[in-house]
Amino acid sequence: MINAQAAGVLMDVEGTTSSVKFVYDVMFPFARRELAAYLAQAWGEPACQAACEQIAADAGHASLEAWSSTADAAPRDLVETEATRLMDADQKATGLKQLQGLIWKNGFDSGEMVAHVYPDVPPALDRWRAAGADLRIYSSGSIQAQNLFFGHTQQGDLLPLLSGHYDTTTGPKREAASYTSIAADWGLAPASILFLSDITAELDAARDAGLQTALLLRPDNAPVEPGHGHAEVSSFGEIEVRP
Ligand SMILES: CSCCC(=O)C(=O)COP(=O)(O)O
Ligand SMILES: [Mg+2]
Repeated sequence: MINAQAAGVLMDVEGTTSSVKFVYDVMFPFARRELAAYLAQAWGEPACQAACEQIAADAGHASLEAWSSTADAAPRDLVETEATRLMDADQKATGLKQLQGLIWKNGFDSGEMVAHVYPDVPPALDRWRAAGADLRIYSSGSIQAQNLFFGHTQQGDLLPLLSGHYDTTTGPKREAASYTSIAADWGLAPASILFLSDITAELDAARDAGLQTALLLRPDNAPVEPGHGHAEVSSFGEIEVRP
């Protein structure tokens, strides 16, 4: 049991609020299946273009057009090939995550995808909010994807319980500076934020920035090396928060 004195709770998604299996067995295959059709249908739309430019930037190119001239290949083909390569390598790159978020919109809007959230999560969020804590998400999934995800869960729309979202546009999840930036944006002292994640490297970075931390041991999570020094829980039901 953890009794945390925290004004804010910052939560990872995959492996923390939600099952790794849902992300890997449902969301990622959906994005892979719909990639080519989405690019064909949405090419030229500002959100699609912005994600594609970010994919070009992540790959070290000044722009998609510059990449296309150097590679002597059509921009859409380059994006499709690079996004597929990043998905194969399970890279949580910002541009790929933005593109996946756009592709997932149809899946959540149509009801084909309904996000998994562990049953202990909604009551804990209610409890922590009732105690006066502010609750936010920090995921590699884009902010747009987070809004789709928590707006369409098996337990209904959980967005009213959340007051903010951060993604890798704030910085990588394994760098302390990202948590410093989040605390500054939030207007809270780092020590008054409790960060929950399934990845010890993320928790290490948050601890280096001065946040409180706890490791989630969910059934589908990868095994964790001992000696990390973070508090461990298997459910949000084991966490009490008071500001
Ligand atoms: C939040 S929706 C999609 C999840 C996702 O794409 C992902 O990479 C999850 O990463 P996390 O940082 O939440 O472990
Ligand atoms: Mg995670």
